[in-house]
Amino acid sequence: MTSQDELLAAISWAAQQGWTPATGGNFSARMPQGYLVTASGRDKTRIQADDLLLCDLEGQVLEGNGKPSAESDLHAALYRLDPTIGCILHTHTVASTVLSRRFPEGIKLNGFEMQKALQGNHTHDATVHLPVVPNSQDMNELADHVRTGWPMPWGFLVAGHGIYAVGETIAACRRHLEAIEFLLACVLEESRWSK
Ligand SMILES: CSC[C@@H](O)[C@@H](O)C(=O)COP(=O)(O)O
Ligand SMILES: [Zn+2]
Repeated sequence: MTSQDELLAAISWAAQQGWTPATGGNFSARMPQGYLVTASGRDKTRIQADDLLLCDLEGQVLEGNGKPSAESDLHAALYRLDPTIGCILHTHTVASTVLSRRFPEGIKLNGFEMQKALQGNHTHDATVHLPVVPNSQDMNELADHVRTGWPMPWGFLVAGHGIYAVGETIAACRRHLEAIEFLLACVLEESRWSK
């Protein structure tokens, strides 16, 4: 499978989970020339090859039609920041939106077996910190927030916005995204216990 096909499959999968409401979310994979990224405003449940644009690492479009994602410059900044990142998957989910507003200082996870799906974790018996950065419509400002907290090997949440999962490969990034979403759903569910 080509990287383009693997990225399209990852986008369709995320959309099928209901994680890209109202055209929310953007997705990219590193390529030899830069990165392949979703065009802005596309319905991710109907994503096709011509919804992807090839950009260089400065975010300039090399190939494709339409406007790159409004957050394409954040993807570019991440690929420049960390050469080990091969894929970035960004979704808008209820759990990530709500919990990143509730815990702007970050979310602590402890005791979940699923923590082991996050690169570098080998036990449930450890505390994992999921960073939250403040939201901004200015991608330079958002990238500055991210640089301040780096390294964040599985990604981060943007407050009131969603998840940015990263990974060395598209498969690792998918695993990180699914694990983060699962863990956040657990934290949200547990928050009902004390009511
Ligand atoms: C539909 S609101 C979401 C957008 O503001 C943005 O955060 C987003 O994720 C999608 O923007 P896009 O330009 O389509 O990549
Ligand atoms: Zn978004």
